Amino acid sequence: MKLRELLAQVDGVTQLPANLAMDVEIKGLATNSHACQPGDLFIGMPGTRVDGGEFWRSAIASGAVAALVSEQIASNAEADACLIGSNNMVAACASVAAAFYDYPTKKLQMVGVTGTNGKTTTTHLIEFFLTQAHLSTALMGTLYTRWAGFEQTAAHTTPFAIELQHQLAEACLAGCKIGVMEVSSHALAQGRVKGCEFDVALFTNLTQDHLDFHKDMEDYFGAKALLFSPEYLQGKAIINIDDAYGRRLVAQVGKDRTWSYSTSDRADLWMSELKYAPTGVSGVLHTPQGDVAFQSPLVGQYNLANLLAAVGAVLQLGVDLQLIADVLPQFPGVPGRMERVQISPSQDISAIVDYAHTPDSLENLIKAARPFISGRTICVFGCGGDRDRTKRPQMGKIAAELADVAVVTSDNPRTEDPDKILQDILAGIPSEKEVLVISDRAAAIRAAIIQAQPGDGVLIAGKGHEDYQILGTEKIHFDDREQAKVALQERNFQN
Ligand SMILES: CC(=O)N[C@H]1[C@@H](OP(=O)(O)OP(=O)(O)OC[C@H]2O[C@@H](n3ccc(=O)[nH]c3=O)[C@H](O)[C@@H]2O)O[C@H](CO)[C@@H](O)[C@@H]1O[C@H](C)C(=O)N[C@@H](C)C(=O)N[C@H](CCC(=O)O)C(=O)O
Ligand SMILES: Nc1ncnc2c1ncn2[C@@H]1O[C@H](COP(=O)(O)OP(=O)(O)OP(=O)(O)O)[C@@H](O)[C@H]1O
Ligand SMILES: N[C@H](CCC[C@H](N)C(=O)O)C(=O)O
Ligand SMILES: [Mg+2]
Repeated sequence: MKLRELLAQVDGVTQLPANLAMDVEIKGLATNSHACQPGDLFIGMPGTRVDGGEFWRSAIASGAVAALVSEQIASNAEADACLIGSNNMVAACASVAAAFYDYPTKKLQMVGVTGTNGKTTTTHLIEFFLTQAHLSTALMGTLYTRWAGFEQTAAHTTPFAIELQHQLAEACLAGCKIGVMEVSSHALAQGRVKGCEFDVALFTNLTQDHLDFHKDMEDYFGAKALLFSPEYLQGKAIINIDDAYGRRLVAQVGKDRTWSYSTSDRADLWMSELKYAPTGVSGVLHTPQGDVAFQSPLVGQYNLANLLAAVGAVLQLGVDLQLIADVLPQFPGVPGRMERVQISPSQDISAIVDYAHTPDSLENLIKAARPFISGRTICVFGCGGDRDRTKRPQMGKIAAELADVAVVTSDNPRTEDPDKILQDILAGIPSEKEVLVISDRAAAIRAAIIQAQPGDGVLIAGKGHEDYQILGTEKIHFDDREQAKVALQERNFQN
């Protein structure tokens, strides 16, 4: 695409040097100066540490034909530099990305899922139902971007604008008809999804997390609510009204544009005749398109909410209700979400790896698992470094109160002192409660499993699918499931 054609579609360009070769062909887009290829347009994004625009010289040296940078950087540079200035880099970057990749979200039917917990689980359920209904679907979220024949591990829950539009365009080329994506509050606040149109937007819940990034809960809610504004949502909202923020959102969006769901009351989507078993939940699903008996392999009250949300989304996209009920028993689950680690059929303790890393999800996990554990519930958990510190004592309190044995350990300490994080967690635990504190995560998992008695359940929370641990700025290989297996083998050997 020629630079002239591209810029004609871009918002927020305020400075264009007279000498710029407008007929030059733009071959690609890059926001990282180091990743620039010959023929690229470099987009220098202001970040929290640096203004990426500062790196325009290195981008041009790598072959970029021009650079889109903040007005300030453009006006301070030499007059003959090929710098395009913008007074709104977020809008400019997003509109360049959408235009360059020819507006993929206009070609796909798009579902956006936001909320503190349940996004990954709900998007996987939606992907499963759509695929079973033979609707080719692209999934984007915390774990990966994938569609039939393609899978790439994700660096962020929601990619930045260029990667996002690029991947959606590739999904279109691969024949996908529907895009299902997790939309994080960071992405909404940073405008990563600007230029995307959603046919269905879904709100799971809002509880404490990310108060390192968002000023307060109101600010966090405001970011999530953006997805439901006319800028993004063209179709229906699907909203959890068991959540107080969800009820506020319905009032903002309007009842006529919303399908509500609830696991505790009547709503547009709700359930009755629920029967809980260790293998899942059965009952009757009530929807605006009729009622159907269901059998879900997912345990935990919160997974009923995720199921209602997913059913609402796929009904909106035309999937048949009976088909949903027919295929649901085969849902394979989500990696690292209530994932059982079993090394032999005769294993006499249960070991479960889960991604609970917020106060609400930790509480949900322990409450959901407890009825199926005949012995003690042993919970191994920690809190990530360089992230919301205020959730640490809350998670400590929850684990100490709800588990029989709490083992406090490290999650991803990142650049923080791991012992300082443990102290923050312990600050929430009443002094009379006894907890085990083992900073080394492998040793903590081992200790929990070795001390478990027949019938006990070991819940290993916080890292789920992650196959790494971030220590300082280094990422090492680490997988809770592998560590649990090693410890289970050692326990077998000892017994
Ligand atoms: C808070 C946040 O989102 N930060 C993101 C942001 O970092 P930053 O603002 O510090 O960037 P920076 O280092 O100042 O660089 C600014 C720009 O200069 C460019 N640059 C920089 C150096 C250079 O030599 N050349 C160059 O071009 C960079 O590519 C960047 O575009 O831009 C970086 C590059 O684009 C991101 O990798 C980084 O994500 C960090 C790693 C992160 O951890 N983000 C998390 C919190 C996040 O986004 N999480 C949500 C999920 C949350 C949930 O669970 O709900 C997500 O969607 O994943
Ligand atoms: N609807 C829900 N309500 C509350 N807790 C939930 C819900 N669904 C899942 N959880 C808990 O939260 C954890 C994370 O779930 P999931 O990965 O689906 O959420 P997410 O919103 O994608 O999280 P993230 O923002 O970190 O990617 C699960 O492992 C489980 O313990
Ligand atoms: N999406 C979450 C992931 C947290 C996972 C946990 N293991 C941690 O490192 O804190 C975040 O960026 O806060
Ligand atoms: Mg997720």
